[in-house]
Amino acid sequence: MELEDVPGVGAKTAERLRELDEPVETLRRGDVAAVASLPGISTGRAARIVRGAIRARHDDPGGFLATDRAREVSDAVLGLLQERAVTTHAKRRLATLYPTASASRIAEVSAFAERAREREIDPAVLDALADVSPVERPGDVTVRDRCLATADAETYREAQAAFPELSVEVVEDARGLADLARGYASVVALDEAFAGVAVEGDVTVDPRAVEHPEEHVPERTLAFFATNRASLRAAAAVHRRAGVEAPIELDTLEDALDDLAADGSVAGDEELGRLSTAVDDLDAAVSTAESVANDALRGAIEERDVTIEGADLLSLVERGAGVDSLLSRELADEYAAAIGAAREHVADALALRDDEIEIATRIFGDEPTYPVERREEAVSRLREELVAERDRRAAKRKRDLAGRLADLRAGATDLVRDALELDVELAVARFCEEYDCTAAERAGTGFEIEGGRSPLLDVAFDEVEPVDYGVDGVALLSGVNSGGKTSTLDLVAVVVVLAHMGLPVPAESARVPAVEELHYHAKSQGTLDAGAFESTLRDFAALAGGADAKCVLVDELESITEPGASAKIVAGILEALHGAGATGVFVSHLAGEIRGAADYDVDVDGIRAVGLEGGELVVERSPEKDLLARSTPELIVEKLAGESDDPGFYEDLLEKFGADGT
Ligand SMILES: Nc1ncnc2c1ncn2[C@@H]1O[C@H](COP(=O)(O)OP(=O)(O)OP(=O)(O)O)[C@@H](O)[C@H]1O
Repeated sequence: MELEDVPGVGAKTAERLRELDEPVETLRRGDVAAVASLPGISTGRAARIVRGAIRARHDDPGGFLATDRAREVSDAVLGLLQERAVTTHAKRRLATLYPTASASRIAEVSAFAERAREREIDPAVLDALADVSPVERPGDVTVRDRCLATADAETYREAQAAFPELSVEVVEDARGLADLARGYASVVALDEAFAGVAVEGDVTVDPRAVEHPEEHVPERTLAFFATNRASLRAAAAVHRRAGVEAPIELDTLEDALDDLAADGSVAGDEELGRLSTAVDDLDAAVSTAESVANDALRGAIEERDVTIEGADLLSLVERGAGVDSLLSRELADEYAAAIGAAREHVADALALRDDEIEIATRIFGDEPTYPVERREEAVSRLREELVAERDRRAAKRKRDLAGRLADLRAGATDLVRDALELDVELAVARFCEEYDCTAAERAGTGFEIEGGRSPLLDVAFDEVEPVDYGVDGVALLSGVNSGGKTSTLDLVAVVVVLAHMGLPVPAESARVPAVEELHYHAKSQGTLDAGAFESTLRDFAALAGGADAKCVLVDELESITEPGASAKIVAGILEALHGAGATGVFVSHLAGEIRGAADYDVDVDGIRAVGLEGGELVVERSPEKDLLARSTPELIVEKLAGESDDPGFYEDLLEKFGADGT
């Protein structure tokens, strides 16, 4: 399939889609989230594009939902499915389910739904899913202490493309390489010609570096895992909890993730932690050590009476010598103790190793001075040593960890994808369980629903009374006000929509016709003006004339114009649909008149009121075949006739109801 073959995808959108790693595969998978991640493509548009791709794959012309109300019902059903998904990704994926006439698409979704229904619904899995989100690309990584070097222009271009994280330098010869090695902690030479060239510094030669860039940029692998750490952990938890097979060894992944900090550095390495802290705390530790020594020395001097011989005093004054010599003579021991304490402080505070202590010792000299001062060059030397050791260790640990993680990358992506897919399946499983669904049969004309319960009703689902209803061809449905006629149409629409999505339906059993279009006309809000009336008539003319198999549900069409005219118009529409072999239900309060005006024997079904209880109608929700149900006014007149001491007036009225059959 070419991207441009997808309905709604023009050259510009196709170009956008090509920014995805595998655009065609992404569309095939129905990955709305991936499509929506592209700049300028909204979630709604992404869902339409993916649906378009599905349609292209199934050669499906679309257009199943032929009216606003049909679309509303479909959206409402989808909303109920989406409510049961935990992740945004799954909600978006569910938006690719749509009713269709394509048998192959319906079969595809049915197979998926069957698998989904086998999933066990475990709240702990749903909890774990909350932290799973699609794998993201890490932000741009820049590595400054490493560079690549080549003398060749072509290699230079290749390396720039393969290593966006590193700078690539052009060098003429070994001298150029040596210059680079002074400026960077490590240099990778890309030309065979540099093999064997002796250059000081961390220089390696790897002419095949572009073939395995991750080895030279472990940061790339680490950034991927650091960015997706939370989601990967959650996806692993989902797999564990759900007991589903994972595409990678979960322990291995989790152990490796334990060693990775959120910023992509290596975590949990004590030695690296020690070195990093030592570098950070070096200045502070040396300052404190100075204070330690000076405080000790000041104390010692203050406590001491110094006797000085005249000759010495003269020598001091004449030579302008400092008191240092006096210090060394009089307080040599105290000085040694103070310096010892300072050195010990540095070693302890920074947790230095023996070889580092050796360098640290030189920070404070043995020659007595007061006040005691650090030797800056010794401090710098120690800092360089610690920084070099820290960087060496970090680089090695990074390489090791990246090596462990690199092999897990493809599996990790699949792990997250599988967890998200499980969310889609669990949403379908929950929908089916919570609405007691069964697979519907699509065959014949007319429909047969047993124990159907509409999830769109305004009452709690467990209070919905199951409805049995079936029609052959096109029937009229009569019934008292608020008897449940509209709700019955909704139920039929829900069942037809779900069955054509390929999903189970909320009924004990159901057969619906395989149709190409669902036309559901909601009750109009009152008499239409001439223009609107004309266009409604045109719609029905087109509907009655088309050759496609249809399901037509119409709620009280009579209210569009005067009752007398309405009955004739509806009768005419019924005749045309009957002739076209359509399946349909027309709810009407004028069922008697319509039947009278039609030129064939129209089936009239009725929702029967079994009585009035405390002013409330008690109805039998399942329509009865071949019943012209009595209207609410008739029921009230009948009730009054029964209750009145002088029922004459009411009985006359009742006779009139009987006379015109309504
Ligand atoms: N199967 C059912 N189970 C429980 N309650 C129902 C059922 N069907 C309908 N109802 C309740 O009855 C109310 C009225 O239903 P509905 O609007 O379908 O009646 P109607 O016959 O179309 O009314 P009208 O003639 O006024 O258009 C619903 O809002 C709902 O509360």
